[in-house]
Amino acid sequence: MYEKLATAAAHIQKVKPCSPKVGVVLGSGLGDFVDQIEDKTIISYDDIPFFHKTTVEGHAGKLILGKIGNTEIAALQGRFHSYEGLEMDDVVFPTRLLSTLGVDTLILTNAAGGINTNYQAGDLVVIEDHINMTGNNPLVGPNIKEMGPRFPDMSKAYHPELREIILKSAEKLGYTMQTGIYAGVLGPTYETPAEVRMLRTLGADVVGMSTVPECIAANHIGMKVCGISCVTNMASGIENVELKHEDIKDEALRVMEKFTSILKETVKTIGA
Ligand SMILES: O=P(O)(O)O[C@@H]1C[C@H](O)[C@@H](CO)O1
Ligand code: HPA
Repeated sequence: MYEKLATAAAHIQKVKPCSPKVGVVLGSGLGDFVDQIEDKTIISYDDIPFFHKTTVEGHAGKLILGKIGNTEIAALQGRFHSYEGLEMDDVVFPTRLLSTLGVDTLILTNAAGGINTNYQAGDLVVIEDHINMTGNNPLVGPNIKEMGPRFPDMSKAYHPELREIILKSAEKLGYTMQTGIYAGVLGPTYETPAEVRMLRTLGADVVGMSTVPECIAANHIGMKVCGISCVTNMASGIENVELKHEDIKDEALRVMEKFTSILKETVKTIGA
């Protein structure tokens, strides 16, 4: 793993010498954020050693290096999910690569279903914590101690100061955000109404099929992590509608202006 990461990072440094401090993972339909990045270098996942192809619509499969204000950033326009049939090591390889490139602060974003009935489609949620419902963990297997500890602490998996920065950025721009708990499931089926009721009972506010593995791998390797969920739909059974990925992508596009402004302000503040 270590050697693979070094090879992939060396390839990227050859294409574009860089030292990004902030990394962003853009979820389903949220990729247009990259339009905000200046001095862009775009590297297709096809050209990065050990990366897979993205197979999910709305995940372009590009690494974008550049700047937001004075902050050097690396943005992953698209991610890998376990349900695509990938091993956990492959799902979190891009996260670990960002760390290898020098990223110390990771912003995870995703499309998610709203479980909390005070939420509505179009809301943006600062992730306070997560519940891992995937039945898996990217750290299963021999621990590479140069990468991180065997038993990482997850008591502040989503960094409290970063959460504050996101909320303050939104406030400064006149937007309100929710704060909530993300339940990460395996997918690819959307949940049944009974599963959504169970997740609510467990304390989840939103549900999605990503983010949890990346958050775990990033905490393990010592990155500070924060996350934003875009409520693209109310979760199964709450409204009498069939869930479709196309509609989820469309809803993500509808909140793009708000999402983009908050994320841009957040990145600038982190880098200041
Ligand atoms: O990568 P994210 O978590 O944003 O994508 C969500 C979860 C599934 O991949 C897909 C379902 O519509 O969107
Ligand atoms: N469930 C799981 N993942 C999702 C959802 C959902 O309702 N919406 C977007 N990603």
